[in-house]
Amino acid sequence: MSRPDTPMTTGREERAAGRGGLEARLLVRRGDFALDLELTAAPGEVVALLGPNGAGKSTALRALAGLVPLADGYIRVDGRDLHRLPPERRGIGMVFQDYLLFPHLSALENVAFGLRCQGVRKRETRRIAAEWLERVGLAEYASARPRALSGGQAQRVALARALAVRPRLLLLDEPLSALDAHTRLEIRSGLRRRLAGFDGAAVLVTHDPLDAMVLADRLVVLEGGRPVQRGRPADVARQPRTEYVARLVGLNLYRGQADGRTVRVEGEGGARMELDTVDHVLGEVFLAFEPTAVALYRSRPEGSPRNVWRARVAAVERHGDRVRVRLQGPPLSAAADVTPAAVAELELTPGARVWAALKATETRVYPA
Ligand SMILES: Nc1ncnc2c1ncn2[C@@H]1O[C@H](COP(=O)(O)OP(=O)(O)OP(=O)(O)O)[C@@H](O)[C@H]1O
Repeated sequence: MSRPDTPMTTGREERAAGRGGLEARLLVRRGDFALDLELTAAPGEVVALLGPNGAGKSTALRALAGLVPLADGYIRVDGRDLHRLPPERRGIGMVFQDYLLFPHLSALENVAFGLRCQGVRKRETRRIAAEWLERVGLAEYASARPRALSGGQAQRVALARALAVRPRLLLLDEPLSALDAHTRLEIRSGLRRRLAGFDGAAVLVTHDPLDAMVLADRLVVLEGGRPVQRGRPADVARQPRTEYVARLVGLNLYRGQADGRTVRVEGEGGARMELDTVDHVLGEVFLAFEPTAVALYRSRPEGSPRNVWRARVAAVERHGDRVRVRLQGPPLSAAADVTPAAVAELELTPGARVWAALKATETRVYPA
């Protein structure tokens, strides 16, 4: 599948152009890997870099922070060129995956540390640090050492430390990945609230789509060092443009040629299949549908107008309170979500042959 990069600009992004916030073009080489990314974030905007392992997300963040050099490009924050400055002079706040708190310093001293580095007087640093701890709801933990803090508390100390220096750019590298699933839910919404109160630009790196959807105003999906899709989270989720994004948001995705209400999609092993749709589109398109839109049968379903094809069951996996059945083509591979009762009734085990049906009204078609 080709990987078009289709920018969908938001008003905020346009306002960012030349007028504050982050404007960057990052060209970085690391061995055989090359990153080539244009990135903007308006003041007050949270942009998430999302992508599979090795896509270059951390490299991009490290380049912004000045921890890896640019082969070419620029980094501007509020119109100020940063790319030739050493990390400590960039005025950037960073929250790392494992928070990197100093174990021998109290929560308060950890938050005060960055301010001290900026030359703020000791007494003043303690006052500001205490204020920040209060803001993240940890006033009573001021004298606690990091090892006495829970993962969520440590994350809030790290965030307070990053924000206390009043950065104009905040970088967050997988800020929730050190937390267990339950804590994560709670901390995620807390982080969202705190980010909403930050008036600088923020760039967040994650490979968790939920973090990206909840925390970011805009997504940039990276694959192989290049942006493959940009847009508001809801738009990216509704209209994925690569297999990776489609899988993340749990959609079946195909590329095809539309001819009015029919799309001829490229299926398995060069197989082609015509699917009826309701959107009137012509030319190169993407066609997507939800796994819940696929109905499975033992014998060919009769009656209502639908798309019907025969497929082999490749895998059967638990998926929340439903069961996800992976269908293998030719002609078409797809994921279908069915009830546990249907799995038993249809004897859906790997290798079984079934009929799949999809209503035209359940498909989404959009230009490629
Ligand atoms: N210190 C290094 N020296 C050389 N190559 C590196 C170095 N660090 C990372 N790379 C390479 O750069 C590429 C991008 O890695 P990066 O860590 O930026 O990806 P990522 O999207 O953050 O992935 P992950 O989600 O696994 O952290 C990879 O191919 C990796 O092998």
